[in-house]
Amino acid sequence: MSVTHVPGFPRIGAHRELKFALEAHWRGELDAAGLHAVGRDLRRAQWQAQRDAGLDRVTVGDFAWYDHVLQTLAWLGALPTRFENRDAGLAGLFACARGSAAQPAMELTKWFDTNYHYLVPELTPELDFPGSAAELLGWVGEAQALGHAVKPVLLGPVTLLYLAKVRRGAGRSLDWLPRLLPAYRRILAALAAAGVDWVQLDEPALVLDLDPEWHAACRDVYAALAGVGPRRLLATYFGGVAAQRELLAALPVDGLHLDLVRDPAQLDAFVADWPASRVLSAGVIDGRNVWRADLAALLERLAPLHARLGERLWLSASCSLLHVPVDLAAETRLAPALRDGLAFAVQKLGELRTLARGLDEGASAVAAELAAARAGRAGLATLADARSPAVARRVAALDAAAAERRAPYAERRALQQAALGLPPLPTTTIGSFPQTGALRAARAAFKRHALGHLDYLERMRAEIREVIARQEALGLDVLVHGEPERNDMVEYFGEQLRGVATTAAGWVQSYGSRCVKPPLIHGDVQRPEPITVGWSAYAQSLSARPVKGMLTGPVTLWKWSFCREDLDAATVMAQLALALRDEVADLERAGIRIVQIDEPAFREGLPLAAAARAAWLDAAVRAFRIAAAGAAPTTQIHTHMCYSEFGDILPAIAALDADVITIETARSDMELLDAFRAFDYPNGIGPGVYDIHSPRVPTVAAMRRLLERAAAAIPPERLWVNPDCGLKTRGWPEVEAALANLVAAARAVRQALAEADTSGSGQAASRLQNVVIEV
Ligand SMILES: Nc1nc2c(c(=O)[nH]1)N[C@@H](CNc1ccc(C(=O)N[C@@H](CCC(=O)N[C@@H](CCC(=O)N[C@@H](CCC(=O)O)C(=O)O)C(=O)O)C(=O)O)cc1)CN2
Ligand code: MET
Ligand SMILES: [Zn+2]
Repeated sequence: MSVTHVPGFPRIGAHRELKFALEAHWRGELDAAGLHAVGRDLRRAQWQAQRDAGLDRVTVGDFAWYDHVLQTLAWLGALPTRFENRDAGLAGLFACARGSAAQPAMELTKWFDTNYHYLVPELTPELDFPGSAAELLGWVGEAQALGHAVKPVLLGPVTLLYLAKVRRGAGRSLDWLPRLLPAYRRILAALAAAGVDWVQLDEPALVLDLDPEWHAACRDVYAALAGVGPRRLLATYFGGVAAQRELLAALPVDGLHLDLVRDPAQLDAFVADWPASRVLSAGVIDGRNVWRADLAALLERLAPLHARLGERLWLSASCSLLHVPVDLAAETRLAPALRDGLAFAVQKLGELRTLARGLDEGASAVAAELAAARAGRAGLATLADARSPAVARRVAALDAAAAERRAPYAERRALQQAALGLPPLPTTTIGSFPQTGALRAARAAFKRHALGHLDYLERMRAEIREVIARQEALGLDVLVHGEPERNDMVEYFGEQLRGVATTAAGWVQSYGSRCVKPPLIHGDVQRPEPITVGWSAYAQSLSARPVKGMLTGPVTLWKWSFCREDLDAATVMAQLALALRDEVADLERAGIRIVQIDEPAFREGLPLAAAARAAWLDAAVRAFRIAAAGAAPTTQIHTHMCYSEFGDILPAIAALDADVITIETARSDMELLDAFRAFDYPNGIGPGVYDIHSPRVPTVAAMRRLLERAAAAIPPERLWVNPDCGLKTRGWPEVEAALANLVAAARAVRQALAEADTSGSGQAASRLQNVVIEV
């Protein structure tokens, strides 16, 4: 009998129950007891789904109130010490996640190469780890009381420290290891005492190209955890660990989980001399994508392994199912041939069960399921738009010139300057303005046909009028239409492109209570008609100032969607790029002089495996350039990237050749700019001076200080002034106050700059520093 399990299951709920409960709790409308009750019901439902599907073990500990890294810290007693009420249960947890009156929130950043964000552990000198995971033990008890065979999961100590940042004082995060290990030992012992026989320890960091000190730490950690607690399944995912075979083989663990979707070939490195005492958990069902698995092919691959390992072969998803939507049952409006080709989390549980039965009872016992899986997959190719010869021809015809602007940056800059007549340090925003409840309600009413098309159009136009008027009153130089019509920057484009489908309820957690519905790229991508031109042209008709057209770039559309697997990423990105290139041309024809092509997922798209990076970067840069390069030299192309950790890919960012890039820098005190300066980044830059992740209104002085730092790193004639990112999650009062301050800060620095210039000597940039510091 093969044991079936999953590394983790979505916790947000099939109907986003956790989201709504959390937000009600934060608004003061649901008390802690009410929230606890919702959590309990969600855990029960997710265990029941695993049990109903026939899995042998249910996973416990993958539930989290906000984030699983934060949850682990709470269990260890290691929430950041700067939060006074960090021990105060849910209140302390949410203070860390969302900020308190006294403290800004913990840093949020991307979980490996996913669109999920975790909270970054903070290591300070006084931090210790007194916790004993009482909450986790409580959940284990809940599951046991329901009669489930449990397998708790904990984020492992190596990955926890690898993701952590040392915040005050010196040292490396590994210095905290001696304090951390006793806590893990305590928790493991308590789990064993509670009757738990297996625990999963997640160590996804092991798939990265780690320095030897981390491998040494891994040896120390697992040696220290040996002999305490339940049997240990070490889980790796998001890549292969064949390069770490020696290390892993020597670790005193009882089982290893491998991601055989990302790296099927790594299996060979492990099976040859797999110790007779150990379990091998084969992650064969894709936890990162939504297509039905080819179960017959998997069975064939697994059969010899099963023959060899018997019940030591466990069957699993490649990684936690956190990254896919919960249940296909809600998708009643998808084309049948598409729906039949899909498997969301619940369906993936069923796939595991089928595999296990196929191995235990023989393929003929599951012949119907295997045939249905094959037919479902084959049906995807029969969908309209699966293949468009016209698109294929157009992609094949792309030559080097298609990715090249008609003039080099220096020439473009002069032409754009003449055409746009912007002041130095122009002010702008990143695109979205607050997505109010009223806007969402209007969209919801439109979708259920309670609001007619023209009424919806007029509602959005009224919002655009309002947004333009407010920006003019604030004195911003380059305006935006505010994106009121977008449910999401990716889903909105997905709704309008052929070859791409969107779901009714395919929600995936992004961070905390926030979710996204990633589109499904199932066919060749085509743009049947202009997507944004109507909104942008309307906005431009209301103002003499330039209004930026606003597009989501090809790399981000690809990365934040679920993508077909029968075409390589480079081709899919090129198809998306061509659709956007046509949109840029239509925007130009409609009188739009600046077009922003957002690429916030550019850094995240970079493969975790170093060996795959260069080819991916080539394809990604090329796609962006194809989207942008049709623009006339007078048209100013902007791009925007948040998530500031891209110092290592600056050559690729420069190669995008955007006229202006806006980046997230406010929270890191402009640190990233040093990398841009060191690299001699050649084009325009707008380093964010307003941290939009916080409801706080930054002062004029604070933003001036950031601008002065920026002006010291970037020649002022290439410097822009803007927030870190879009404003859709903020409220109007704080946005107006913050933008008023932003404009005032820009004007003050401009003036200082002008004075420095007229005073004659020296280069503006270095003069600026001396002057502005005292004004
Ligand atoms: N795809 C994507 N990934 C991204 C980002 C992004 O913007 N898009 N940004 C970063 C993450 N930031 C994010 C910021 C905000 C939200 C967010 O606010 N999500 C909303 C959903 C957005 C959405 O689709 N809104 C729909 C409304 C969907 C909805 O809830 N409808 C209600 C009814 C409408 C109502 O009355 O509220 C329902 O179905 O019950 C709309 O505006 O049309 C949420 O969780 O609440 C998500 C990610 C990184 N990854
Ligand atoms: C996550 S990047 C967001 C860019 C988009 N234009 C916005 O302002 O919302
Ligand atoms: Zn952004």
